[in-house]
Amino acid sequence: MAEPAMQLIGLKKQIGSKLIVKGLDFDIRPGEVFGFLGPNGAGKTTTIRMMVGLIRISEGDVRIQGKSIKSDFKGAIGHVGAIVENPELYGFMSGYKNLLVFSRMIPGITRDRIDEVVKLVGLEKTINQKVKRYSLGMRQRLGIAQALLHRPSILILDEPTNGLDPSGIREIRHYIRKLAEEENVAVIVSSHLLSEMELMCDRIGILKNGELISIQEVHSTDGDVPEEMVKIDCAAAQIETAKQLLQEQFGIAAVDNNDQLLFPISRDQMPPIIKALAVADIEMYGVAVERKTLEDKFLHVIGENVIE
Ligand SMILES: Nc1ncnc2c1ncn2[C@@H]1O[C@H](COP(=O)(O)OP(=O)(O)OP(=O)(O)O)[C@@H](O)[C@H]1O
Repeated sequence: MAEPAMQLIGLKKQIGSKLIVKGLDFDIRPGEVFGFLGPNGAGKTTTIRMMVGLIRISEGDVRIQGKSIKSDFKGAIGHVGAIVENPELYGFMSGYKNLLVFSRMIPGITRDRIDEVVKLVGLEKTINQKVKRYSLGMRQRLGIAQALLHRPSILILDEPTNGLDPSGIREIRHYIRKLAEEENVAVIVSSHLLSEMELMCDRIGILKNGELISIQEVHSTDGDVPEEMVKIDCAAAQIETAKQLLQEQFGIAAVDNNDQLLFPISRDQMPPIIKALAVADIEMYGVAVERKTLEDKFLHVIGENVIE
């Protein structure tokens, strides 16, 4: 197996008396798009800031291509390109001039490399326009081009689609996938939008209260038995009673998602459950057994709706 692009080892962040990131241990693989998903305040940005050395690590380490960000900062950070806050861009200059100015700060960047990154983010046609005339999506892509100039093997983008319209989101997604697939760049993105992560990522790490509670492969090809999910529409007033019945009689921990009970059970286990709910006078408006979506899986892992 190839060396991980990045390793988080017992990574913790304490601010004052508050432990904000509570010990993260996982690897990022080369060439994958890894999504950090979690509700507001889960610790995504704090973790990302530690990954790029913007804030001090309280305990643990981040290794980038095997190099510790703590003991070999220069060696480690040289492999990383990142946009953590808004990309630094000059509106009065063209996109090209912005890249040129930025490239002068990095030894060994040629004009050929600038042309390459422009192509990588699909800005060939607009690179000579002034940045103040760029859409937000174009600015974001120019920021990515800038972050790629020194050929990093890891690109870190905090909420890359924040504020973009649907077509801007689609474009960023396209270029992020392209970078991972064609350039073997590991891309780490954060978001609180599951639907978007599902389309963009290979794996998603769910963060809640500073802890990694699960890592999910988005398009897992293993397991030929489809995982099924039962959805029962119930009268709102009876949801709690129904949940209790499922727990007591069948040992099922159902999740309440807007008056819909969700639980992972296969079709053939359903008849006694429906019968028990009917006998208990639970009013059911619909019962469906569906293949689990990623959203269903997350609802179960995280125990609350992560979508806003
Ligand atoms: N400098 C700080 N001082 C005190 N608390 C902080 C500081 N920075 C972050 N926090 C707290 O740490 C927690 C995690 O914040 P963080 O910004 O990492 O979350 P997030 O998952 O990125 O959320 P969001 O989606 O809102 O950006 C929050 O409760 C936040 O209030």
